[in-house]
Amino acid sequence: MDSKIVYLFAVASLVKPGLFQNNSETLDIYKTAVENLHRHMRLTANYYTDYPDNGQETNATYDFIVIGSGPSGSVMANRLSEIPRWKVLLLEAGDEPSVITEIPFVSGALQFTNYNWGYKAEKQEGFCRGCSGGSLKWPHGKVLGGGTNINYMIQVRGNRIDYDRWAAMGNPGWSFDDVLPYFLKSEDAHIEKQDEEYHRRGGYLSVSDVPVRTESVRAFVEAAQEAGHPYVDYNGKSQLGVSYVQGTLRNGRRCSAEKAFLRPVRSRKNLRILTKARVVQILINPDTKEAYGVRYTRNKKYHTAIARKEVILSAGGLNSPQLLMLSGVGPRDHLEELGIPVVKDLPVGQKMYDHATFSGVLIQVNDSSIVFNQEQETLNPQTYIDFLVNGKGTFTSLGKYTKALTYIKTNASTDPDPSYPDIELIYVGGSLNTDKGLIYRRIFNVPQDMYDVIWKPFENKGLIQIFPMLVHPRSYGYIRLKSKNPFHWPRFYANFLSDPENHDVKTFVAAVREIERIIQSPSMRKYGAALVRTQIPGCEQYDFGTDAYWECAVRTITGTFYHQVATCKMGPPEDPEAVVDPKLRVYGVKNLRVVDTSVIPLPVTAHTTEPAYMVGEKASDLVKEFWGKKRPSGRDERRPG
Ligand SMILES: Cc1cc2nc3c(=O)[nH]c(=O)nc-3n(C[C@H](O)[C@H](O)[C@H](O)COP(=O)(O)OP(=O)(O)OC[C@H]3O[C@@H](n4cnc5c(N)ncnc54)[C@H](O)[C@@H]3O)c2cc1C
Repeated sequence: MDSKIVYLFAVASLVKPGLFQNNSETLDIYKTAVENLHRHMRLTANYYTDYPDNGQETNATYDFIVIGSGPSGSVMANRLSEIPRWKVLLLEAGDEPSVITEIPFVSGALQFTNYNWGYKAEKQEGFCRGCSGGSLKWPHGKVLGGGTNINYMIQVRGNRIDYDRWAAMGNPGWSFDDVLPYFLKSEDAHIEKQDEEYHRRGGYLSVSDVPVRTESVRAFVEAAQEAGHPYVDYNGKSQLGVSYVQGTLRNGRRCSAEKAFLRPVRSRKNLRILTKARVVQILINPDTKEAYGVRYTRNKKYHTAIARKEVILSAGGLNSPQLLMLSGVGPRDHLEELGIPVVKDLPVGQKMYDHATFSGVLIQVNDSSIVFNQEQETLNPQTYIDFLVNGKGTFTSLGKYTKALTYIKTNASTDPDPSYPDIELIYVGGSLNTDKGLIYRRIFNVPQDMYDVIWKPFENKGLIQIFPMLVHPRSYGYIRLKSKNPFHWPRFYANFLSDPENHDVKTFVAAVREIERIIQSPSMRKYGAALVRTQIPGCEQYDFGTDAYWECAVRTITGTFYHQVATCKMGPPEDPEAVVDPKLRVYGVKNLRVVDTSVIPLPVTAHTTEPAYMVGEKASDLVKEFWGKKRPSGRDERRPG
């Protein structure tokens, strides 16, 4: 039975035929268990998705067409259809989510399903030198709810300074004080230690503490405080410090954008939601430069839908720039080179930030019982009862491990503001070897031979990982179309660790030093916590622990947390990098807005889902204002149940 238990959940595919891409005979023994789990969840749930396949009519007319149902697009579809006279169409390329997506524990396995576009970044020098195939995987949600149905549900808003800087860049209305009401508008918070004035109850999106904590996570949270990092509500007054993670969970299950914002309103007469509907072009009149509809494929046929008022592009940080370029909005040279008629020359996809990480900080402890034990937990019937009946226990843990976040300002930071972190430390109560290298090794693209050297010797021993996430990278990449065929993947150039001052690498090294310091605190020292000193293959020429060693290590097993932003950057007219104005309207094209993470102008001190919800909430008010339908503030539909 061993570690292949991980696949128990990956066989979610069996619930929807063809979902899982890498089916394998070894999965069969888990089939019955999963089916039972699925059946039970159906029985105990109030409702499940089942969006009617209500066909499509060519040339049907709507007031608004929303492309993409991620957190931003789902909010847009919901809020715009609050106006009964507005007809809204939401088009989503992916399928409905299976109920299996509700189990937080299986998040990682969902990357191996058709709910993931399956992108990879281009191979480049300077990072990921030791990754399988030499490149990064860039999973991206392709399912109703977008990324929120495959992500790890870590809920972070970001730092006040992030948003104040957006405003200072010439984006009025986007300072922290301006956007806080929109964070609050969505929220239904159930957090034990929270700064009250920064949270509320009653919104569509449930946020809660994770109802399971391992002893090792508790030890780490104590140790961080002993090392001088105060316990904080990182979504509250101050972000610098340590905290148990807050997750987008409802009763211990995933609360996706689909569950929060679409399911409760899917029967509105003026809202039509079509899944498996892939937009291939935004229709823009080349003379008037007005967007007037979209062309999409569904059931192997092409269709057209017309928008009387606006097209809202919410296809996410990678697909929104792709669609704009396919529709003639992008860098002139690039479009001409591909034979795409240029509607508007704009720097689409020219800048792309992401949050890099590094999977090489391993900590050994002398008591394996404090570390998450996958086999023991997943073979224990109580684990299933806890989850199914009580919404508690192991299966509620985000992406399998219980986590804590610590925001630190390392001594590599040159930022003048003392309260602005440059690193987030993600503490996971296990390691890439917790599942014997089956899922998370593949997610972080670590080759088997490297796994065998670094992780395998510690299987069934106490091993913990801390992932440092570089929150304000100086390096940035870009996106190019491969061709004008909408079904070809774009080319993604991540350019990680490429800034001329090598500041990004120096920040990672400083983060490792801080981790070393924290684990020396009494609460971790009592478990003999110490860095694993096995040299990472490819870095043997450096003495372990030197700056040069860590630089090599970071460049060898580089990873990412999939937070691509700025590909359709928001900025004032004088900003040469701007694609949309501060009201998210595409420059030079009428009736077209971009509303998703791609408009975020600078990387945030956050994971990007919560900012995406906020962007959707704010944008829907901007649209209502523009069309004279702004609702009085504070009026909000509560989610049912
Ligand atoms: C594996 C993974 C883990 C993550 N973990 C976290 C986390 O723990 N916490 C966090 O805050 N963030 C996390 N993120 C990031 C987060 O999920 C994204 O930033 C967020 O979902 C982006 O929201 P969005 O609205 O911009 O678009 P997306 O969520 O990307 O949604 C865009 C939608 O548009 C659809 N679409 C794209 N092209 C077309 C087209 N041509 N026609 C029709 N539909 C189209 C897509 O299928 C998708 O459903 C994670 C992301 C991934 C991939």
